[in-house]
Amino acid sequence: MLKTATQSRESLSPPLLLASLAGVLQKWLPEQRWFAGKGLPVTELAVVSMTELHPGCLHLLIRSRHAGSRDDCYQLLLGVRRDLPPRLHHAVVGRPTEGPLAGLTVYDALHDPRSATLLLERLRTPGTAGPLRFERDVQTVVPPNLTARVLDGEQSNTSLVYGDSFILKLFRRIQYGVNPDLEVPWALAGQGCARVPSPVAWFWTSEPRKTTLGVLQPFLRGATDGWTLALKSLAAGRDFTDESYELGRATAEVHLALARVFVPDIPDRHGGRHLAEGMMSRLDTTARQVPALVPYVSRLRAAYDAVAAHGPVRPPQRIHGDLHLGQVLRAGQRWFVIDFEGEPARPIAERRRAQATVRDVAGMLRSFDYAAHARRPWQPRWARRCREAYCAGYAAEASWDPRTEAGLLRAYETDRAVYEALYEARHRPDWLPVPMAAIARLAEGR
Ligand SMILES: Nc1ncnc2c1ncn2[C@@H]1O[C@H](COP(=O)(O)OP(=O)(O)O)[C@@H](O)[C@H]1O
Ligand SMILES: O=P(O)(O)O[C@H]1O[C@H](CO)[C@@H](O[C@H]2O[C@H](CO)[C@@H](O)[C@H](O)[C@H]2O)[C@H](O)[C@H]1O
Repeated sequence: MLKTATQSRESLSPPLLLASLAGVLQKWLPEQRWFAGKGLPVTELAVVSMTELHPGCLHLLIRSRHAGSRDDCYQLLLGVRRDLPPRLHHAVVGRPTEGPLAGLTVYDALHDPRSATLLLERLRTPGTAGPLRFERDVQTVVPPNLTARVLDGEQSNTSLVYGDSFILKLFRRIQYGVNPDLEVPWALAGQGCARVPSPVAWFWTSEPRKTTLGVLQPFLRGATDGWTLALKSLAAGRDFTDESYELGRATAEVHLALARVFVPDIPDRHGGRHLAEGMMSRLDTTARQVPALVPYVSRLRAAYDAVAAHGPVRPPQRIHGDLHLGQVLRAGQRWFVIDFEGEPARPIAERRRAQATVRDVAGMLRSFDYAAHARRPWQPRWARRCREAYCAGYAAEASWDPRTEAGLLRAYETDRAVYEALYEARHRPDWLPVPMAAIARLAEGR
């Protein structure tokens, strides 16, 4: 245990801890799915906060600097043991050779059922641990001792499922502030919006300022995400238009509820110009980081010129911000919308801003295109049919059709594809050809 290993808990100061951990984290962090600097070596590490959650289990916020001077903050729950049982071997972070942890094994404690259970206990019992604050919705009963498992699969964060009843998402790359993935579902729950699972407990840190770290919500048992369903439909040569239509309706329903909870902005006369400037600057910045974009930049800009000239028609409001097929779950015949975090690469303040609802629509349209390009042979016709059905479903619920804002929709689709190119370059370089196929199509004005 940490205490015995280091003689006294007081002796484990951040510099001493780093003396042990820097080497192992420099190797381990870049291998993680949620690490945002793929291909860039970690050049510097600093401890932002360190809390012993229970003996042998440290909660850490670590600032990591990559070559090229990107700074990111990551949340880690690290266990330290002398001997690790074989069932935890897959969770090894490393074996420090220096400092107070030399000779011990450091592992990702989220994979340790004991640490996961103790974390749930913290969430069940509001209170503090150092700078960490645990809170919950008093209306919901969370039973003790639920068996925990780490969710496997593609994720930007790490989620633990407790007894198939609750799911806890721990944000990995931390941006300071209140995370919209707590704020929005909580507000929607207050509105009685049944499309979104509502938070039952959450925790945050007060250091260096109030920042959401994790959210517990009901687990939709037996639900399948839209991405899996879409790929199945494609593999079986099956139509996906009924599901797409219903998904359009669900999206519109969430947008209408969001407009009731968060008062929409008054449209700004210069909104179109500001929007286009933002998109152009994102394109330029991204092209510097993803060289494959460079040949398309001048042609893509044409999509943004149209927005600058006409601007958004409808008042901007709070939206989902990163809507795609992986963010929707189908349980029975019903769609649910999850993960209101927004695009993780954007600053939190920007993600919480009112925006055009068309942006979410564009995200989902891109996702149908993604699914159709996930495997060879590509199936653009399948995507076109889903896209039409989705917009028709949206129009049926919202009483306006996103296709009537074709210029704005196209600009947002382009902006989304640019974002995706950056996301894939950073996190899943093998996937880069998928957004690049859309970039090539959009640059040709198709
Ligand atoms: N309430 C829920 N019920 C069932 N499964 C869920 C729930 N919330 C999330 N999931 C599962 O967890 C996965 C990741 O969740 P998500 O919030 O998108 O995390 P991330 O932001 O890390 O990608 C989803 O694709 C889904 O399979
Ligand atoms: O992890 P999040 O769900 O918050 O979102 C990020 O990761 C997504 C990939 O897991 C990424 O989505 C892209 O790939 C999806 C298929 O895996 C596809 O459905 C989306 O349309 C496409 O954008 C998303 O962009 C990123 O923010």
